[in-house]
Amino acid sequence: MTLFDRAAAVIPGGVNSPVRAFNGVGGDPLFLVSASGPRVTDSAGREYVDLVGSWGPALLGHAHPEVVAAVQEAAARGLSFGAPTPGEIELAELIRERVGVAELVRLVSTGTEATMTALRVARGFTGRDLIIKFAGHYHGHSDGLLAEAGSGVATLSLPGSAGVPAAFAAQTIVIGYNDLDAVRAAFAAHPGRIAAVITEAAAANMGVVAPNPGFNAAVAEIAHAEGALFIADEVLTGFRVGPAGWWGLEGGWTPDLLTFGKVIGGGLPVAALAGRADVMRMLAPAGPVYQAGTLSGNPVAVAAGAATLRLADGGVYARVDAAADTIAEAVRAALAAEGVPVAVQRAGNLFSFAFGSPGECGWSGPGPRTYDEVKAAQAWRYPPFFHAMLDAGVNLPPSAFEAWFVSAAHDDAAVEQILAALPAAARAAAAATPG
Ligand SMILES: Cc1ncc(COP(=O)(O)O)c(C=O)c1O
Ligand SMILES: N[C@H](C=O)CCC(=O)O
Repeated sequence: MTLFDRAAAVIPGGVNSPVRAFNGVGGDPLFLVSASGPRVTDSAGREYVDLVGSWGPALLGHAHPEVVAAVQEAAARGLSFGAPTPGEIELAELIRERVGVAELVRLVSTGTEATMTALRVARGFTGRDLIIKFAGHYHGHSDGLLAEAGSGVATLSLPGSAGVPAAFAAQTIVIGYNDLDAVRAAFAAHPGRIAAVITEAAAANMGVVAPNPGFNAAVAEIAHAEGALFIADEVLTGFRVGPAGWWGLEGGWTPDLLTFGKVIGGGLPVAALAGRADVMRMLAPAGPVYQAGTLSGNPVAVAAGAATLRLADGGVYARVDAAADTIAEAVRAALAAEGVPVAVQRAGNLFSFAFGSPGECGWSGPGPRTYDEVKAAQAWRYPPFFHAMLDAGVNLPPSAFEAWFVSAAHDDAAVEQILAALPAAARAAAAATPG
């Protein structure tokens, strides 16, 4: 009996989060037993260069010794107190130091909780019910945010999720990404009823699709003019694409609320809701919007997050950016050498690949700019590409809808191994046929 058979007998679908299954590429998922630096090791003892990075948290690479030491020290002092701790203040201060608009910070355990709470706060603050989200964006799995969501929902080709009451879904207006006219039209159609617009600061759950220049600023301006809040979901981009996330990298817009996760937990479960002090003071016990968590601000988890942020200096971002540039360009060149049309989708050091060309796929830019355009890509070329890379010891995200995550630990040896695997993978992509 394989580990996957054993898992499937006791865990629905054999995984504890759908994106881990290989539904988008075929085959059985790897079962990992350890990870260090840029590499992971599976249950058969085989080592892979890793470009999943725990889906984002592993900015420094896996099991950075100083992060592990911080976790061990914190664990030795106690695993959980259910009371305020100095460590959670430190993490909140580190977040605010880097992202000035994060005037107040509430720590939670998952990105899902952060975005779910952001919507509740926005509704409490504005006294309105409706929310705008963009098709293809993923904000976790709370009821109101699963419609036309990216990530695993996109990989499984689901329009949303069963189990969401129609009345809840009706509170979410889903519109096309990078479409300002659609934002204006939604506000015009529902005057005085929209509490907030939530957007991935740069979309990275339908593959990577950066916002058009000025898009975030214009959405924030429209929302504010209409008395609504602008919520920037930086769970994935925050502290990854730069020291102050996409907000710091792009500049020119002011969110009322931001959500963070992934990197701020350094591999342990920490996420956060942050933003304007007057809006954040809606949260209980300061205000009337209830939110709570037995393990919120867990002392071991915040120690991992604070250690990670302290270590994430300019040198770290320079290394991640350089490795991302090298790998993205090498993939493009390898595919071009085999005559495979591809668009390299970038948002800072995040990247993914959309197979096809504007002519073949009807893209409005050099690559897809909306979820509909993403879905028009030649995604059928990804599974053989993925498996050829895996065979050569490179662990890619098992879905064309996910970003590739590089770390500061991706040294020359790791990058060389990726580059060496590319020619065969490009040949496999070239030989692929639809269906
Ligand atoms: C942009 C974004 N928001 C929210 C989430 C939800 O975070 P979590 O998986 O920690 O619930 C994710 C990833 O899962 C994400 O990428
Ligand atoms: N794309 C997701 C988040 O960014 C991947 C994490 C998950 O849902 O397991």
